Amino acid sequence: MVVNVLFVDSYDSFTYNLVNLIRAQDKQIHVTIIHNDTFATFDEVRPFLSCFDCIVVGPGPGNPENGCRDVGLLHDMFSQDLKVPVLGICLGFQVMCRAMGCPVKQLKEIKHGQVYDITVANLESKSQNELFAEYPAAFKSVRYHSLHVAVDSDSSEGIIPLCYTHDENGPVLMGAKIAETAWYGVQYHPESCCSELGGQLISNFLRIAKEYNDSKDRKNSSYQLLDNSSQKQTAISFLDKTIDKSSVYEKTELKDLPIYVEDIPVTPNAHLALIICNVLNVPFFLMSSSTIQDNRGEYSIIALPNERSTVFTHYDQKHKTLIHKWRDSRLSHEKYMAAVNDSHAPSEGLESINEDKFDFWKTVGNFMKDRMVASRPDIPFIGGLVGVLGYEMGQFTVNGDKEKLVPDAKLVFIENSIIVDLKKGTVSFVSLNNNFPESVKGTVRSLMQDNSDSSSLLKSKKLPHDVGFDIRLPTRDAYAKAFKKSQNYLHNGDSYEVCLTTQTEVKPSKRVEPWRLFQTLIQRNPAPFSSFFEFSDLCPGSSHLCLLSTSPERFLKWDRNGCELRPIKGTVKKDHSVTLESATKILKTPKEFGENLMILDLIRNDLYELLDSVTVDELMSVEEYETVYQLVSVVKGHNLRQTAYSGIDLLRHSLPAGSMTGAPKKNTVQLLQNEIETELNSHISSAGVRGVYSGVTGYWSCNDRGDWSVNIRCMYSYDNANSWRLGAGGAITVLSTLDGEWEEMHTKLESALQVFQDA
Ligand SMILES: C=C(O[C@@H]1C=C(C(=O)O)C=C[C@H]1O)C(=O)O
Ligand SMILES: NC(=O)CC[C@H](N)C(=O)O
Repeated sequence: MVVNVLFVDSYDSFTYNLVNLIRAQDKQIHVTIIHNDTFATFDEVRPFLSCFDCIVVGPGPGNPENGCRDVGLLHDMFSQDLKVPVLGICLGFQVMCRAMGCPVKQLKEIKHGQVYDITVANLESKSQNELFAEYPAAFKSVRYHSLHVAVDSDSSEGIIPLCYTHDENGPVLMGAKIAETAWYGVQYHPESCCSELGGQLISNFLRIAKEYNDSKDRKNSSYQLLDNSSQKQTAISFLDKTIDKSSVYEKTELKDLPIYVEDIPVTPNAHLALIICNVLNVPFFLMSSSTIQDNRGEYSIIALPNERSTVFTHYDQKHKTLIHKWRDSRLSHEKYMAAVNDSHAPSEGLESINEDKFDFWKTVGNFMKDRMVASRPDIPFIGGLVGVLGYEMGQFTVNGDKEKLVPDAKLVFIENSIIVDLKKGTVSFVSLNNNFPESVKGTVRSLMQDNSDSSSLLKSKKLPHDVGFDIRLPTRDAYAKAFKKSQNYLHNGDSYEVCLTTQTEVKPSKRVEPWRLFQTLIQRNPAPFSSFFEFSDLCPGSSHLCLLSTSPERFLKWDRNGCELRPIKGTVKKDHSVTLESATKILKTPKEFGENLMILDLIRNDLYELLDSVTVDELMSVEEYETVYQLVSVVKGHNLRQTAYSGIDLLRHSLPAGSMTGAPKKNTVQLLQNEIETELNSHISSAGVRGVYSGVTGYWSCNDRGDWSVNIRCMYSYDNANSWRLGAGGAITVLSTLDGEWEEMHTKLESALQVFQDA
C-alpha cells in the first residue's frame, strides 16, 4: 500500500534533500509537494488531508512570529482538530511550537551550517520518545537556524522536549512532541549531508504515523484516511501538478550519425589554444583551460561560427527572443534594434518571439531536439550551442533595468570546432556536417609543424602604455551598509548565507581589442575555465555582448548518464606568507566549513529536485589558484537516463548558481536584488542587475554533453568594448567580519582588475 506524504515547502533550499530522504525509506512512498503559498489559507488544504498518511513541514526563511507574511498557510495549520501526523523540520518545528503558545526568539549565537552533538532526552518511558527509537544517547547533526523555540515552564505546556544541544546559548531545544497529538518536530536538519541518522528519524516518524492512522483518533476524525480510490488519485495528482516539473524537451531514441574528427598529435602546452586562435583568420569563441589540473580544464574548445550558425539572443526586459544567422548580410544594427524594441518590426532573416525566459529554454530545446545524436560520446564537444547566460536568466531574478537594454542570454549553434586535449596531447578538427574549413586546417597544421617558439605569438602581459583607465569602484561605506543589512537578514532568520556582490566599471581612454585584453588577462590569472566570447554576430568588430573570463569554478558538467558540480566557497588570499598548509588551516574553520556546507546542501537540493541519486564525492578540498586558495566540494548526480530530464534541465533548474546567491536561494536572491545590491552598486548605471557576472558560460553539445563555468573573475562589455564591467563578491554569514569580507571581495576583484591597474 502506497504511503502518501504531503510536504509543505517554505521555499527552502534543502527541501528536496528531505523529500529524497523520505522517499529513500520505502519504494512505496509518494511525496506530494506544495508551497506555503500554493493556497491562501490552510483551510483550502484541509479537504485534501484525508488523502495523506502524514504531513512534513519543511524548513525555510522567515520567523513564525511574523505570521502569514513569513510562513503563509502554515500560520493557521496547527489547530487542535488536525488529527493527522505531522513532522516539522526547523521552521516547520518553530511554527508548530509557536502555535502551542511557545515564543520563537533569536539565538544569541546563531548557527548556520554547523555540526552539533544532539543529546536525546531521557524520558520516563521509552514510548514517550518513539521518534528517537534505536538512537544512541547522542548523535551529530547540522544546524541552520537564527531562531529557536524558547521553552520555559510558563509557555511550554504541552511541548514534550525530546532532544537538546548545548552551546554558548546554553541548552537549545532540538526536538519535541506535542502532547495528545501525533505532531513531532526537530530544530536540526536531518537531511544535511553532514548529519547522522537522518533516515532513521524519518522511518521512526513514518512508523509512528502508521500506528496513529490505525488508531481511533484518526479514524473517528474528519480526516479519516481514504482507501486508494480514483477520487484520491485525482486529488493527489491535482496537487502534484501545482509545481511545474516539465522538461525542456522530450527525449527520444537517438541516431548514430557520422561525425568528422581528425586528430593531430601535439606537445601539450597550456597556451596552445591561445596560440592557435592568434593565427586563425576566421571568427572564433574560446573556452579554454590555461591550467592543466585533474578533473577540470583538460580541454580547450575553439568554436568556429559561420554563416550557417543560428544565433539565439534573449532579452528578459522585453520578454523577447531574437533568432538569426551569424552575420546575415540582410541584417543591420538598426534593423536588429528595431525588432528588439518593437514587436511589429519584422525584418528579413530575423525571427522575433515574444516569450519569457522560461520559454526561451523550450525554444532552444526544440531547436536542439532534432540535432541530438548518439555519436561519439567520448568527445566533450562535437558541435552544438555555445554561449553565455546572465544571472538574470536564473529563477527568482528579474532584469528590471530601465536605463539600458542588455542581452541576458546569447547562444550560437556551432558546426565546426577545434578541440585541444591537454591530457592526451592532441588537437582535433571536429565537424558535425563534414564541412570543416580546409584553410583553417592548413593554418593550424603549419603552426604545429613550425618548430620555432610559438609563444612569441602571445600578446604581452601588459596593456599598451598609451591607454588610460577610468575605474569606478564600490565605496567602502556603501559596502559596510550592505554588509550590515545582510547581517540583519541573517540574524532575523530570513537567510542563512548571502552572496554579496559589487560591480566595478572601467572606461578605457581608447578602445582595446577584446582579444588583446583577454590574452593579458589569461596570462596574469590562469584558470581552468577561461572563456573568450565576443558576440560580433551582426557584423565584424562590433558586439552587444563580450565576455572575457578566467573562472576557477565549474558550475555544471553533464553527459547522458549524470552530472558533476564543483561549488567553491571559502577563499584565502595568496601571498608569500600563506602556504597551502596554512591556507588549509584557515579554510577548515567553522566559518568556511559552514559557508561551503550550506552551498553543498543547496546544490544537492537542486539536483534532487530532478534526480533520485546524488552523491558528495569530495567534501571540502583545498585547491590552489594564481591569486587565491579555495575550498571546493564535488557533487555528482546519477541515473539521468532513467528520468524524463536531460542535462539542460539540470542547468535550467539550478540557475542562478547557488554559490553566487547564498541560501535559501529564492529569498536571498530577492533580498539581494530588491533590498541590498541596488543601493550598494549605485555608483554605476544599471545597479541591481548583475548581468553576465554570476551567470554561466559553456556549451551544450549535440552528443548531450555540457560543461558550464560560473562567470566570476571576469570582465564583460555591452557596448563593443568601450566600457567594461567587473563583478566581485563573497558569501556573508553570521561569522563574517566586515574587514574580512571587504578584503576578500577586493582579492577576487583584483584577479581581473589587475589588468587595468598595472597596465
Ligand atoms: C562571488 C565570487 O566568488 C564566489 C564566492 C566564493 C566565496 O564566497 O568564497 C568563492 C567562489 C565563488 O563561488 C567572485 O569571485 O566574485
Ligand atoms: N532552516 C530553517 O528552517 C530556519 C528557520 C528560521 N528561519 C530560522 O532561521 O531559525
